[in-house]
Amino acid sequence: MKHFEANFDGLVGPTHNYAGLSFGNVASFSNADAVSNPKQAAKQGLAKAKALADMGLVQGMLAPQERPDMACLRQLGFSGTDAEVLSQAAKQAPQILRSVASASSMWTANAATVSPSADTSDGRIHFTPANLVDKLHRSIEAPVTGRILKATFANDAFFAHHDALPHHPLLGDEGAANHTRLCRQYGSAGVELFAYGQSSLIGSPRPQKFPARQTLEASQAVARLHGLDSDNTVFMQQNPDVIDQGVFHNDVISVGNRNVLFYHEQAFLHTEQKFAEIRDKYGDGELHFIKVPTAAVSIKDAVSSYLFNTQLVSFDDDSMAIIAPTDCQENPAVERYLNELVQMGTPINKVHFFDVKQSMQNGGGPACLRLRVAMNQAELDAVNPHTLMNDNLFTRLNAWVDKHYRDRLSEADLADPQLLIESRTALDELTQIMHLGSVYPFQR
Ligand SMILES: NCCC[C@H](NC(=O)CCC(=O)O)C(=O)O
Repeated sequence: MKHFEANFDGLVGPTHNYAGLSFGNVASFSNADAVSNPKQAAKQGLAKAKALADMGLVQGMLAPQERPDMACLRQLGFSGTDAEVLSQAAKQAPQILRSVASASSMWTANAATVSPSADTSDGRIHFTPANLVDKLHRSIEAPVTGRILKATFANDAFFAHHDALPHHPLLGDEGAANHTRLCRQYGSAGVELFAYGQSSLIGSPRPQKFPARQTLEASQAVARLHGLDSDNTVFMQQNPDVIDQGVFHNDVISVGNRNVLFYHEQAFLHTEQKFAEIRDKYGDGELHFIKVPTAAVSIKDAVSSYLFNTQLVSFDDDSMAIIAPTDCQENPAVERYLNELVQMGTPINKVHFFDVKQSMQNGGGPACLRLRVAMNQAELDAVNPHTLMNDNLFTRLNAWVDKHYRDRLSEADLADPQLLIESRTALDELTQIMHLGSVYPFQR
């Protein structure tokens, strides 16, 4: 049976804005208070997803969340009509309002960790939504993320859905952004690589300035839940020094696909020892560790261009392409490196650039915008077909964005009760387009 990797991109929500919510994420902090363009953001994301579908790759979309999260504001003691709740929050707790209004669920690399059926003990694809406890605005995503995943992968025979891990800093989990999988073919058992930022329990080194969002204990729990074999699982610590330079997720410093791990020289701790473990667990077959030296690309350039927050995608002839943000073209060192990379004789022989600047300004590149699900044809046939990208869905979603989205959003707009009404109207229609059922709190 045919196997492939499907990418499920997050549809950017109607409240996409720049609120400076992510301490440790350089782009989020430096663009705080900039004016956003939700319409353009959603269209940039759709254009990338459609381009990948047009390359022959399997591409789906995941619906955004209901924002502002009114249920959360009410849970925090704001009361009255929706308009009153919003205006009280804007006056008394503007930082909380910014948090509950974020469209951050667009970065579906943080939606969940996914293990394909070839790796799991029960032969199903396993999903664990990330608890994202390190940031308030993200910690409220998990329950609705779980519902959206269940409505998208709605078949118990093929898909197993777990709850997010307990919301405690010891179990901080940021999902697939700290997880990659190396394999010969998508359908054969692979080595699942979990990159963590810290472990309080074993007392690992930790960053001094910025938070390490993913813990070893969370990664171990996800591996257990998914029924992964320890012979096919490697836990590796990310270098805390690079977290302090703005590498808040591992997918800002490395990306893996099939038999390739593309990484920065400074990405990990104990690199040689861990790579030996990966080689050993991988077994026979060629494995490419493509190291980018600091002399070629500094951490600063990697963080500002998102060279590693790229998608590495495979085609039927086993060649690979890099899906990169246009920001990589604008950085001379990175552009030079990419020109050399495609000539190096590794499986990567092409680069495609996409303008996802609306997302980049909040620290999300092409790889943040997608959740990877390796699957076979029978599993794909069990996916909700209305979430899969094709000409029809692309046209419908673009028309839907044109109808409902604003092209300008600043902090003052977040308390506008009309924005809430517009968002709910849009999402209500979206659940019909994508056949999701009542996934949103306002629909229940
Ligand atoms: N994988 C990329 C995630 C980017 C995301 N940015 C944000 O949430 C920024 C939101 C703001 O600042 O408005 C984060 O840091 O988790």
